[in-house]
Amino acid sequence: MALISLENLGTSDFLLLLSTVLTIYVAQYYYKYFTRENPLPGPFPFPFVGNLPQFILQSKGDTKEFYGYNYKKYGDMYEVQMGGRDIVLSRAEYVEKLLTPSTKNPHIGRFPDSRGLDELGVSGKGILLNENYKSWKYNRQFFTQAILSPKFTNEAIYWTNNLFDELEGYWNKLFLKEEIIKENKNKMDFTAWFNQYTNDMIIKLLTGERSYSMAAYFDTLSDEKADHPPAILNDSVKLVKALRKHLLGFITFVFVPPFLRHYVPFFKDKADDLLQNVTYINKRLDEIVKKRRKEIENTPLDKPLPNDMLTSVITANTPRDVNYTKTVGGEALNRPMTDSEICGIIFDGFLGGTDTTANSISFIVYYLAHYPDVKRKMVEEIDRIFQDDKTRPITENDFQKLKYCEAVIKEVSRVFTVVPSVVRTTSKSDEIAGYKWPANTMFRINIDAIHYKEEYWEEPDKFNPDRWLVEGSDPKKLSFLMFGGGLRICPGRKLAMIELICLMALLYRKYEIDLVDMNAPLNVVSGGVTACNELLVKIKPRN
Ligand code: HEM
Repeated sequence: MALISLENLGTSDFLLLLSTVLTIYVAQYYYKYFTRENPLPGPFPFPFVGNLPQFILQSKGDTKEFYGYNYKKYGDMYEVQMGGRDIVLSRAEYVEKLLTPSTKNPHIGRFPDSRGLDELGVSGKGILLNENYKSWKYNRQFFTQAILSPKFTNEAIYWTNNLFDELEGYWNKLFLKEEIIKENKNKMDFTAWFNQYTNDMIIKLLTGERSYSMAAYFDTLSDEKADHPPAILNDSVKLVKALRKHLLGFITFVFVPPFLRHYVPFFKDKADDLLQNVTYINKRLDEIVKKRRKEIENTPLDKPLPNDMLTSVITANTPRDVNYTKTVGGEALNRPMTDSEICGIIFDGFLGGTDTTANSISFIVYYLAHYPDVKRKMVEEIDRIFQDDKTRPITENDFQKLKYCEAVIKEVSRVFTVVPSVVRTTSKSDEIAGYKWPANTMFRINIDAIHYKEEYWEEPDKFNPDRWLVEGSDPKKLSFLMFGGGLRICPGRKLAMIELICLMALLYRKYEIDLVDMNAPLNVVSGGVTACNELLVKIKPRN
């Protein structure tokens, strides 16, 4: 009956019905908004799209800009509507409960609604977006154990050196010949090179497989081609592009409502493309895992195995693992990982470990160029350690001694952090920042703002690496969040520091690096990470 009467509706009846439905929806939307629990200041939201209009029109779709602008306007605690209610906290004291590094902390989830991530096939897998506590804990222990082992540290230092040699080979051909320098053509996009470098690095360290994105990038710039078959280069480029697409796009499955993803062409095409993309990545990873399993099975027990993460996690809790009984706590966790679990953590290692490191080194180079005194001090430290030797590989001992380099990294990360905010969702009702919140409330920890608070930092606007070297002046608890905090703190932080410190020494002991345009601001775009679009530098050997 109801269907028959709907069919008989004329245009004006239909419009009337539609406007009634819309009016009811809008009335209900604003009723809910004005009667919400703990109303906080924030930009005025619109039905269906929340604060998306302000995000796109005012802040040009840039998260650093958006949350920074609203912080200046609304202060330490405000709310925005981005796919749901998003409570933004900009004080260390406010985030203490969310970042307690205790297994008793119940608020370790990131997003309140994981249906989109289920659809994308990534929820309950890996580490980064895993909302299932038991599975996250299991995966994270294997990841941490592999990445923190001494043999992994050696491997990381070895490959930082080795891939830098390869990089220099390309630079020698493209930028460092005498005539090129004389003609002032020794200019390059530093960020582009280090995006390729960190890709090749992380793929090697995590899987043991070589990837050739630096070589492929060299081929795009040079008539002379790199010494690798095109099929191998294409394979590398395809995987790296797919990972990047996933990193930039997964958020579509968090913030874009299912209706738009399923039925509205623009969003549907994007969602379908991302689904195909994730299927491709999983298939490639599965091939890599299965191949390594076979290789391990065919290696006699008394023969050593490679030191990459994949080998460690395949053998963990198996008779090949010397620490068998000590490895993972708790009976349910004391079993080897399945192929699908392994793919999940390797996938997240790729995502977490490439852009973050590549952007950090770009920001470091930018700040060093703008602060010549800091650069001089850093170069003095490097020269003290390496004397005149500009080619010997960097060792772990050197890495431990480069304290000023470490201070520079921390200071750059304080003033221009790569991850501008992290999120947590409450799993049960709790008091946070002085208010009682229901379960499933999402909080955004505004790292950008916390890193500039006068109460935590002396002269916060001053770029001053020395602040990190004053004895007994550790930053106030939770005021420095370069790697996030609490149970979900970045598990790749040691690797990140190894890579960054070694790269600074490798670069500055041998080369002079200047910005092409000293007046240009950092060219960045901010989503989940603040990424450098381009950093043009001039490079030449030091006198
Ligand atoms: C300078 C480099 C890096 C920076 C600034 C960085 C920063 C971060 C931040 C802020 C988080 C979120 C932590 C939180 O929610 O509290 C994170 C998580 C993560 N990072 Fe990193 N990271 C870097 C390098 C790496 C590397 C090299 C790897 C891996 C090889 C890695 C793997 C991960 C993973 C797997 C997570 C998810 C942890 C979880 O959800 O439990 N990161 N990182």
